[in-house]
Amino acid sequence: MTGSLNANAGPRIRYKAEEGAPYETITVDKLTPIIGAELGGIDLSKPLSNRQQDEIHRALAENLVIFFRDQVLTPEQHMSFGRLFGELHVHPAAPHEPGVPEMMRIHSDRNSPRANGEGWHTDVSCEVEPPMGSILHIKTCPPRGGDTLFANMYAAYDALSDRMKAYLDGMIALHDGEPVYRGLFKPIGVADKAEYPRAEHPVVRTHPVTGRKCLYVNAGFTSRLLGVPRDEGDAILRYLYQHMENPLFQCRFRWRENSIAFWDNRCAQHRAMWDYWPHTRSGHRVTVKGDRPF
Ligand SMILES: O=C(O)CCC(=O)C(=O)O
Ligand SMILES: [Fe+2]
Repeated sequence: MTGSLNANAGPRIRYKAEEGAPYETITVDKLTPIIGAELGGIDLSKPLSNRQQDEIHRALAENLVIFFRDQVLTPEQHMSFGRLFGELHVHPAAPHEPGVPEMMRIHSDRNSPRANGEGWHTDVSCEVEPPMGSILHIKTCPPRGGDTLFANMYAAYDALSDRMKAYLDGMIALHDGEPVYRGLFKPIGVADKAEYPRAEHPVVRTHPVTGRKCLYVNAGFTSRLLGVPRDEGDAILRYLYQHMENPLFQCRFRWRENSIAFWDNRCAQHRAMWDYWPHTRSGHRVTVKGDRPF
């Protein structure tokens, strides 16, 4: 190895991939100082060296969401990439490719009543063990629009007052899939299930890899705070949602065809822009299982 990845070292890092292998160049271009980085020099359709895998893990931990351009992947290659990070998750409600439940479909066109993920959320936080991350591959892009916003929940937590941090310490929130998913995919022919997941999670969680604390409530799934009066909990949640929407915590990604975004669902929220009607935007998401938040 001739260099290592350093947050402040600038975008170009060169290292020897593995003993006996030729030198490879991976580039890491940060979108903002605190969230988002585009990785270059990696072809995800090929088997990745151990070194490349390490750099991807490190870049994800450091930047919360990483992006790849010009990736042409088969469903099998997309899923193999996901499996490098853990077992694959099957979405409890969303449509998937026929016979391949791990390949979730993301699609909006002129006939769509809505797009996926239009409000701020973390994916499926209503599950007891929400996904660690999601890998979205967009294959068809509108000429303009359809960006995705990502927000850093470590930064949102760090920016709270010490009094608010003390108040939230040990607080538990209910996350409920029922009001989100019931009827949501009916217009595109997906039948409702008898019930949807629901779980209780700490309002502030500790990231299992970085050990850092982050804010873990989201407007999509968090329905209330437990152990405090309803009106008080609702007011606190409203404050936290407003607080986390500060653009200082965010990056905004502009897609091109065959771009990939891989976000860490434990410490980042995201929101998709539905601003491109009547154009089409579509792709697939592979999601990696996660652990119970603590
Ligand atoms: O389409 C997007 O950019 C994101 C949609 C979404 O929320 C997701 O795939 O989890
Ligand atoms: Fe999402």
